[in-house]
Amino acid sequence: MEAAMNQMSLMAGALSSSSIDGGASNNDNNISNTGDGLGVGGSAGDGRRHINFDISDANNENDGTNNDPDQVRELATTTSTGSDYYAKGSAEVATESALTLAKIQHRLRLTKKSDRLVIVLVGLPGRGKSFIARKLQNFLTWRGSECRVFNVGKYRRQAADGACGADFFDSKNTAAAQMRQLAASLALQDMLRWLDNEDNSTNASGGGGGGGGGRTSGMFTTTTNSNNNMRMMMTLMNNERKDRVGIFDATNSTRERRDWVLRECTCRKKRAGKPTGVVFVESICDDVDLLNENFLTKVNTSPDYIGMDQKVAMEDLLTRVKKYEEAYETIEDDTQSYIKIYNLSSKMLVNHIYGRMAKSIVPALMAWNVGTRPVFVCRAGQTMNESTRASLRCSMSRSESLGVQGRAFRDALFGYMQEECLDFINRRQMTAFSPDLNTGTSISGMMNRSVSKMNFRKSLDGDLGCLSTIQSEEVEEADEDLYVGTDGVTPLPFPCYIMTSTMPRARQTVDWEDMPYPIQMLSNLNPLDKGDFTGQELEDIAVKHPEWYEQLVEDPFYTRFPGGECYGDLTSRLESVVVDIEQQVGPVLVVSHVSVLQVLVAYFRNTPVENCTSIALPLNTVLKFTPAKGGGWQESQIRIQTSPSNSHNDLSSMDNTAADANVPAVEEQRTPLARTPVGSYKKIDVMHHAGKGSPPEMVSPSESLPIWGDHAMRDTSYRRHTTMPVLPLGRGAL
Ligand SMILES: Nc1ncnc2c1ncn2[C@@H]1O[C@H](COP(=O)(O)OP(=O)(O)O)[C@@H](O)[C@H]1O
Ligand SMILES: O=P(O)(O)OC[C@H]1O[C@@](CO)(OP(=O)(O)O)[C@@H](O)[C@@H]1O
Repeated sequence: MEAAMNQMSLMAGALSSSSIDGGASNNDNNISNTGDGLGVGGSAGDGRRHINFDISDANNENDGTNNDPDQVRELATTTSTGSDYYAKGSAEVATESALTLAKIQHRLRLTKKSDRLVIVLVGLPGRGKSFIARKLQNFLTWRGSECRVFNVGKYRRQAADGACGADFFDSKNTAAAQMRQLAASLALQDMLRWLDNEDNSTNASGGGGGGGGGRTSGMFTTTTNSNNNMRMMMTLMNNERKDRVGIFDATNSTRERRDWVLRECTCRKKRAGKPTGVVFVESICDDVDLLNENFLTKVNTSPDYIGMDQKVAMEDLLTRVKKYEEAYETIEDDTQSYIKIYNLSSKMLVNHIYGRMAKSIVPALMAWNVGTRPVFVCRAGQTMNESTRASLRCSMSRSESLGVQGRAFRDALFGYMQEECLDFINRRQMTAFSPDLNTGTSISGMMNRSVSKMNFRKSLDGDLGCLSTIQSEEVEEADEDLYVGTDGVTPLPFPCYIMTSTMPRARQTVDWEDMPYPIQMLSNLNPLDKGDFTGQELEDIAVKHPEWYEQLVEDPFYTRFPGGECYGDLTSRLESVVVDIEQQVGPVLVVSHVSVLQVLVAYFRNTPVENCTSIALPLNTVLKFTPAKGGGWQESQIRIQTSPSNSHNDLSSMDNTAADANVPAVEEQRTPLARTPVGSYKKIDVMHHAGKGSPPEMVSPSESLPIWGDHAMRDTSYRRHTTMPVLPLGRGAL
């Protein structure tokens, strides 16, 4: 430290002496007494640029310095001497020294592409390890890996024949320690066997979390026709191609244990030809309130405490945690790849993390939170109805605007969203200020404008006077902005993070006039790019390009449209959207199109994305996903009855045909709906779905044929059957 200080003062000395004897003419400080103020010198022969200081300037007081802030600012922004370096860096071709080469080699070793990855969770009990494991499994399965969680606790309960008391977790209890090691060892063996594809069971034996990546799971197994058999084979082949990620869920709380896991996974001798990457993810939490809440959750949900009195169970868990704390060693070996997550990702430390971990998993880990905000997704409103389109004999254009039905849906959607979002905010506000801190999480949320600050204060000082005010100020201030429109002035009736594609019909579906919502228009949310086949009907493609069509039927997920995309490509571009949705702590609305929503819904349903082409998405329906405690999502579907006559729409008196004829290249008829169209919607058929896997019946396809496409007019929940036997779909399926 002292040496560094000395060095700094030496440098300062050198600098000041150079400015004092700045009169000396050298190539770095060419000082000229030109009388026209500080100016930029010309280019020196050596390529460097020089500044000419005018030492006659009064501000300089003849000491070569300049105290005029305006001049300094102007110079700083206009002179190019040295500033090119900061703007662009050196233009010289980069060179590699032996040192940088060695560093890169090290990085390469850790980036090496291996088809197998092991993520080892680390942390004391109640730190969210299993929560993180489940989120990881869902995310990685969705984005195309086979992923399975191996929870050592399950093996331990098998080995110990049931639940174990706190003493079992004492590191000095040698018999128990042996049993714990046995459980870990069995789980690890199973994980490695599964990673090496030597385990053909569909569930992780004994300890695995099962998972969306089941090898023969999904709709394809139940069908009998040859197309479907072919597709089943394609699915199996695709699964064979997939990389595998095993998640080892235990406390892994000592260095010895972690080193053992690392050795077992990477031992060159034992695992020759099976390269496996290992990354540790340690969850650290010292927020006492949060921990209390987590422990309560554990006591209420862990199989170890079933049927036990809550108080007794809590005491046992706290003693168990203490035993673990006595032996706990945080990760310190910087030669290993690891990520440390502190207090709900409020801080993260990332060490030797490259490749897909850096690209996908780190952003996802940063985004996940335990907030309870709902996510709403729906298709853009209708442009023109099918009979109109048929009579006009025109195909769908991407730039079409909303028709009468679409505008009615837009208005109805506003009413629905307002009710939902305000209801959410009201409930969260009550939780944030509830005296029972155990009922929710301590994550900051938004305040509801509809309940005034004064009422809050009153409730805090009055009935709920004993409350901790930890959140009050933070909650209010952090989210104030969410209630103000993009113009910075107009108050918004409810807070919502809105994302749409760049298609006019999607943007117009949330075009609630006079309500300047900050809307994220993202091309990532645009429909599947059908390349050369854009605008063509599936029947026509089948006739004109039978070979390509057959391939599509066989492998709907990976067959790429000529010059366009396949669903696999679409999934890649939706990864950042998923992360963006996950990181929100307030309500989110996504307005997009069938193909995109199929992929997104697969994520929320925790089903393999390859099967998403069979997900039906009816028009005028909102799919609402609410976070479940364990990290998954509960689904409900709300069909919204729209009524054009309710929509304050100046076109509402026109008949559908006339209004819907307002198609491509015609600008949308703007409708003055400034007045909140509350009540202009009616919920019908609200379907709830709590588990994972199969969706609510309403949109569950009655057969296992895929549904492709984004045809705006086609309501895919009511597919019509064509008389053409080779076609899985009717007209308009694309
Ligand atoms: N990053 C985190 N830090 C702290 N707590 C978390 C985190 N993520 C989730 N939680 C919460 O921790 C609680 C306990 O989660 P669990 O996964 O059972 O813990 P563990 O497996 O570490 O014993 C859950 O209620 C969850 O909401
Ligand atoms: O083998 P270690 O690293 O102790 O970790 C596994 C243990 O993790 C524990 C720690 O409490 O948690 P959990 O069941 O919640 O996943 C025990 O069930 C389990 O025996």
